[in-house]
Amino acid sequence: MDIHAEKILILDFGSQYTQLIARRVRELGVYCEIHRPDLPEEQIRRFAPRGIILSGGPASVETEGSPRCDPYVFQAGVPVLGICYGLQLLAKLLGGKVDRSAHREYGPAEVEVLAARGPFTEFTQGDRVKVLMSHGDRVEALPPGFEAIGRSGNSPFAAAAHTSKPVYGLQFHPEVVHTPRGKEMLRAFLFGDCKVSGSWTMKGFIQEAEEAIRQKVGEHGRVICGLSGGVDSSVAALLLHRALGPRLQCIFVDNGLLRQGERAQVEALFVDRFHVPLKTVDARARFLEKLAGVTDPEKKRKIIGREFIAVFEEAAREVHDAGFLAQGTLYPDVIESVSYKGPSVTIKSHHNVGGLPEQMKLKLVEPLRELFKDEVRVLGRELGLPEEMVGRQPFPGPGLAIRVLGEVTEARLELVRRADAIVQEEIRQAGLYSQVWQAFAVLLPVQSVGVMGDERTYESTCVLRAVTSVDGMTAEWARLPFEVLERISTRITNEVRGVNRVVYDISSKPPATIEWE
Ligand SMILES: Nc1ncnc2c1ncn2[C@@H]1O[C@H](COP(=O)(O)OP(=O)(O)OP(=O)(O)O)[C@@H](O)[C@H]1O
Ligand SMILES: O=c1[nH]c(=O)c2[nH+]cn([C@@H]3O[C@H](COP(=O)(O)O)[C@@H](O)[C@H]3O)c2[nH]1
Ligand SMILES: NC(=O)CC[C@H](N)C(=O)O
Ligand SMILES: [Mg+2]
Repeated sequence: MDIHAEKILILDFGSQYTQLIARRVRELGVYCEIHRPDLPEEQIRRFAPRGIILSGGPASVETEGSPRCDPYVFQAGVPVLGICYGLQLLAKLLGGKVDRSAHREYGPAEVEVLAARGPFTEFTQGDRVKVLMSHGDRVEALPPGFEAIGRSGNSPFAAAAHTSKPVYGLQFHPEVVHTPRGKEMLRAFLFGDCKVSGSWTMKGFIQEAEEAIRQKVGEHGRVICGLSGGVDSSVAALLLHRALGPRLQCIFVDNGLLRQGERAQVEALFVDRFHVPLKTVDARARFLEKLAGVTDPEKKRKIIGREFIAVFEEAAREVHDAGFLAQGTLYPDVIESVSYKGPSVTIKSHHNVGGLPEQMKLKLVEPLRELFKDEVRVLGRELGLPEEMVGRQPFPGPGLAIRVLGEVTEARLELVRRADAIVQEEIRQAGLYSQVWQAFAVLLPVQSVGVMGDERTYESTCVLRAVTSVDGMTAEWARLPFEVLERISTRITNEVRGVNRVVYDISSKPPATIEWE
């Protein structure tokens, strides 16, 4: 069966929550994609959606130039659900009235169900439902043929439905957890109106993806894949290996910026256990040489990015006839390029091995480009990737170089590597590993005075950084138990010669970032 047969189209008007809509839909077992708000009729036809969801957005439908959808959305004959801006747009385009009112609502609200149909099918008339509101504009009059099916103190049309067609609008956000029964509303829309079966699963995905990889690569094509031991590239490698066997060549770059035992772990798992063809390139010396004397964070990142590319190019040349490069690109990366987003500034140059394809004239294979991180984890489990790999905390491409502030030398890398190993061990020991987003050590270019065994010391300072986060975009410093902090501090000062002081970073993001560089 073609599991892509039942697709939901999400048009993104720029809401912070658009990705959440997609995740909720996927969680319900339905495949969906996010596209730009003004996707033209022809492309909508080609997509052949079973239903269309219009997201929220920061603009006001009353403002000149605010985003619109193709009118075909309402003529396609498929169910439509407008959320917030989506509802306002629907009202405006179909002949209702929207006002930039004094009725702003931001935060929790209660909606009374007036009619238990459409998204409220699983509710009862008179139910009072907790929802999250976040709007400044308000629908003042519904278009002809529509009626209110829910109201709140502030919005007489908090939920609206056409009287005979499956077209709905919600002023609140069903996709966020602050609308606890929001999933039931989306479920009713998807299964009741769009009549999907909910058969999008990772088992089905594996078969389809294997087939797609083989088609793309052809009968004899060969693929190289940068394997970092992180979740994304590990899962991509296993999937490619299933599809291609020995026609896949993985390349693991030991850049000298890895954590303790990382190289051995990756080799043991992929070579010994999964029998994946893997070539480890020992590039430690050349990375360190290029980094010598460099202290500026952005310079470090750029140097490392360039060196990765150089190493890769050389390795690729050695792989006879490799015509394809595999990357662990995920759906959030893809969305970045299709969404309706304003300009943003560069805080740090995040790098992976992007930029490679053009320069190497390799064609790209990106088997995970439709998946979210949590789906990649499910897929990893399905492919037999052990739990300790599936649940791994993210580790940045530039590695320990951006956790050694100041100059990166072999000696200083070794200090942070040993401190980091202690952090990893103690965080796991305390059962906290999966509760924190990341926990790691940072070495400062700061020395301070201490006393050890009655002797004066003048040694380095180590920072313990631990944060909780949902997606890495914002983060809070983790409230680690004092006993854990104490054990980590004692062990680092005792076991890592050269460190006499450990401090705990209590900054959130923003205003700080997770990494120190
Ligand atoms: N040491 C390395 N050797 C080879 N390729 C690497 C290395 N480090 C990074 N890469 C490549 O860069 C890509 C991006 O790295 P990134 O850290 O974003 O993803 P990941 O390591 O696969 O997963 P995670 O985000 O869970 O760490 C990887 O998918 C991999 O292809
Ligand atoms: O693959 C990566 N390449 C990079 O260059 C990079 N820089 C930061 N990170 C990770 O991204 C998340 C957010 O980090 P910051 O708050 O420090 O920007 C955190 O999870 C960081 O570990 C990187 N990941
Ligand atoms: N969250 C939204 O979609 C908000 C829609 C619109 N910008 C408003 O303020 O009413
Ligand atoms: Mg990584």
